[in-house]
Amino acid sequence: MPGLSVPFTKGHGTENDFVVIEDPDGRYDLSPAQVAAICDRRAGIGADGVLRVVRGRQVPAWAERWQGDPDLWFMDYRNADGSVSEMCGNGVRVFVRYLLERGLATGPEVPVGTRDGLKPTTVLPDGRIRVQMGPSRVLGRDVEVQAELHDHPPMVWTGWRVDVGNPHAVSLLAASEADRLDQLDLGRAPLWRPADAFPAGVNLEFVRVTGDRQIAMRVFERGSGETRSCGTGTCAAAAATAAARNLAHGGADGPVTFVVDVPGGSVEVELDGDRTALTGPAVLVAHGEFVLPDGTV
Ligand SMILES: N[C@@H](CCC[C@H](N)C(=O)O)C(=O)O
Repeated sequence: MPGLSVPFTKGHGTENDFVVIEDPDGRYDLSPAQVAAICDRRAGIGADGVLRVVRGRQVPAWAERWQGDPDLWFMDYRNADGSVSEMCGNGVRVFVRYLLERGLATGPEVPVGTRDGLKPTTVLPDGRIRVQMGPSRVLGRDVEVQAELHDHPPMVWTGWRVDVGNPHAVSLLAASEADRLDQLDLGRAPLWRPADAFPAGVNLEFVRVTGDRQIAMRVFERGSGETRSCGTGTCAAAAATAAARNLAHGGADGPVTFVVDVPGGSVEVELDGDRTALTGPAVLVAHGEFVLPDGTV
């Protein structure tokens, strides 16, 4: 239906930015091309991704799950190129902020359905939102990541594979290469080996240790390119850093919390055995209407 006007909201979490589209009844089955057109920073609204706000009962894969809670909202997340991902940590916080500001949910506890399962969230007294992300599974340190640098030859790191519902490869920079984080040219996609390590693609994080429980991270996201933050990426980065240091967490060891600084701000990641909690800001910055590109339902 060309020419359809669709209300939207623009928001971000540590400058990982999203176009939010409220679609309770599942009217907008956005094609990849439409999502890419919306996210285009010159010809569209511009964003790292789209968050479609749809009732859980409208999502076939959630037919079983919404029954206990007919008000459950599902986050249909898409990357800027229109591809689908299982999970978006910054997106969930923006999604919750949207639900609250529109009166579609009441806090402080707001559960959100995602392709990676139900994510409990809590709005904290200081306004930040804490998301129970589930496990950050460190799968091994067995891939190579090659990235371009400005004014330097490319570098290769051995990467940690981490599953946060979506796939990540984390490169931990040695203290002697700390400067390289700023020198990375993430305008060009990093490469990984073996080529079949991530059949569905991967998000690539580069991490410098800046304190006992503090790290700095840059990211090249699957489907979106370099972004100024990636919530699941910060969880992966914290989990890989803890694994590299043999830092036990969970059970009698208690939780370990990292501050993760990204170009767009800072978040906190708490690792506690199989649980990962991501805490950070989420803001809405604009409301408007766009004309849905051709090819809509
Ligand atoms: N920015 C997100 C992650 C979005 C999905 C990712 N690009 C993927 O394809 O898995 C975050 O905040 O987690």
